[in-house]
Amino acid sequence: MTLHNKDITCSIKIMFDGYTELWGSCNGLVLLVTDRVGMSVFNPTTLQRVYIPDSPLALDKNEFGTIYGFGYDSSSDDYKIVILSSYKDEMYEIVKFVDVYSLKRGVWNRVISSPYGHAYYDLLPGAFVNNAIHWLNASEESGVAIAAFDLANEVFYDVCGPTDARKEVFEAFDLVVLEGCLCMFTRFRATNVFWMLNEYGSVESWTKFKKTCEHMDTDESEFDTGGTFVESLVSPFLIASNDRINSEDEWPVIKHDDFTKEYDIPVISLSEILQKPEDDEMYKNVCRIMVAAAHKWGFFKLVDHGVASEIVDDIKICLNEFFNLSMEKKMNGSRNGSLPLGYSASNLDYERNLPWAEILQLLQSPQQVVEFSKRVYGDDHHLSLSNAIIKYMKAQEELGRIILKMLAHGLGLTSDFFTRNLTEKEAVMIRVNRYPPCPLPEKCLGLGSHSDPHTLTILLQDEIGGLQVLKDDDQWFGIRPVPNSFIVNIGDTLEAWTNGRLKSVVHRAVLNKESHRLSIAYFISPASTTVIESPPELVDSEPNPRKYASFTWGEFRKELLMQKRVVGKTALDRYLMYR
Ligand SMILES: O=C(O)CCC(=O)C(=O)O
Ligand SMILES: [Fe+2]
Repeated sequence: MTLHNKDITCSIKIMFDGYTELWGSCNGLVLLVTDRVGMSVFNPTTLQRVYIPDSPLALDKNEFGTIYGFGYDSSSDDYKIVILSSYKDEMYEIVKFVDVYSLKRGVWNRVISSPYGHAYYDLLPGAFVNNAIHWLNASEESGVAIAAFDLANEVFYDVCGPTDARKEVFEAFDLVVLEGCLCMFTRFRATNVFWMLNEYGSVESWTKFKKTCEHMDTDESEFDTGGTFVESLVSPFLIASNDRINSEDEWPVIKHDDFTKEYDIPVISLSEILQKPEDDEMYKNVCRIMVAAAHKWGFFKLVDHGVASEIVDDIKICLNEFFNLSMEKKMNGSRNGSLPLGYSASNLDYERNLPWAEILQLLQSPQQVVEFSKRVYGDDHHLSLSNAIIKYMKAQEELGRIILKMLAHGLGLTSDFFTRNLTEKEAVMIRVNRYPPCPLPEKCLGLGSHSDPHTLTILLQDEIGGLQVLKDDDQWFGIRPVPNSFIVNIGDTLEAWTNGRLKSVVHRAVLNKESHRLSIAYFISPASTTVIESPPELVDSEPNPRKYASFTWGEFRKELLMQKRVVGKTALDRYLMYR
């Protein structure tokens, strides 16, 4: 079967119903999932297609970490679809379950859940060989590289990986089938690295080989979505190369360093008011200006903010040092049982999945910061990074309180209206985004269009530029970097809390070809039990009726954690009372 044949290519294209993804292949059949008609098994040779009813049990692939697998069970002469659903609960623990569809019987069944830490960052379809579907196991503790699901007995079992590759398996590899053998594959620049299990069941038969591919170097042809999709029908791992391109309506028209002359967000200086009492006229005036900026733009730049430049310089230096470490060292700081957040990246070469960024997330917990830093640098050398982060978070916490008090004051509320709820340190977190240079910045995004769900964000961006904000829901504009400033933006929770007086505005991070860009977002949230309900001062029956039903920050966060990617400001819309 050649899928490069023009006629077949055409027919296949005609058969696609909207955005189509390939989620498994076996015996020349492919499992397709399209946004319009859902799941189907497709025979590219005969162009026949069988539609599969949605599982009543599995979680939606667009919102959750859901992995698919497709295979043939020779013992019952039946094709089966396996869906691994998962979500993170409030404690960031992964909850998962497994559902199996029998094409012969036309039914979905839930089976015993998987004991493995599946590589959810990857979300590649399982690899079918030897009557079983295989996925990479991402939990380092077990030492088992591959989780296999036996289609006959519908149970999981271990497949040991190559002993000498064990350290690299996590995150760096994809699992594919090559010449009928299970194969771990990764690409480092133009070199493809393969580990092939020549004899199923024999650990010794893992064999490593490399292949350098001219055409796979990072040139633009690799990003051409037209052809690669059809190619991906025969080589499942190629489909991932399309994932890093955002859909066309998201492509950034404005470059990272394009800043309009006409407008930018307001700049607010705290120089005159940091030591002033609340009844001082100057203080009151700046509070009003801040509320007006947060109302109109949802964003402002803060200068003369009182945070020592050494603290800011120090964290930038330490974080850049961290991101410049080898991937192996950085991965020592990735999520595990005692570190619920930590470092994550798409893969070794940053080439596979969106977002086009390396991300470090840490809660405002000195113990966790130290744990992370020790795992990366060891017990004796962790102090410069951990101290820099702890000091920065402390300074941001103080600044956050100042801003939230000013906003409360400017809104006519008691000045501790928001800050009295900041009692849970671990509700607050830092997210460091390091965007590598991207060969195709006009089609990819560092961070897609989103609003911040928290109460308030204090963002530090370096001098490169790339933060863009959506004005009046339809016009993007770039935020010009200003030395020694922070960008402050209102989160969804604060918009609801203030009955829409302060706006949470959609923004995104665009990429560039030349430079790495660093941004550090400090997200402030109240205790999880805090009820987000606008106070009577901000609600009138006319003209400002209550806009949002009340919710707790804990509830809102839980919903967010269950969604894979929230585009725009959809999360808050759920609580809108009048649409
Ligand atoms: O990198 C940026 O400028 C934006 C970061 C951001 O919006 C976020 O982390 O939520
Ligand atoms: Fe953001």
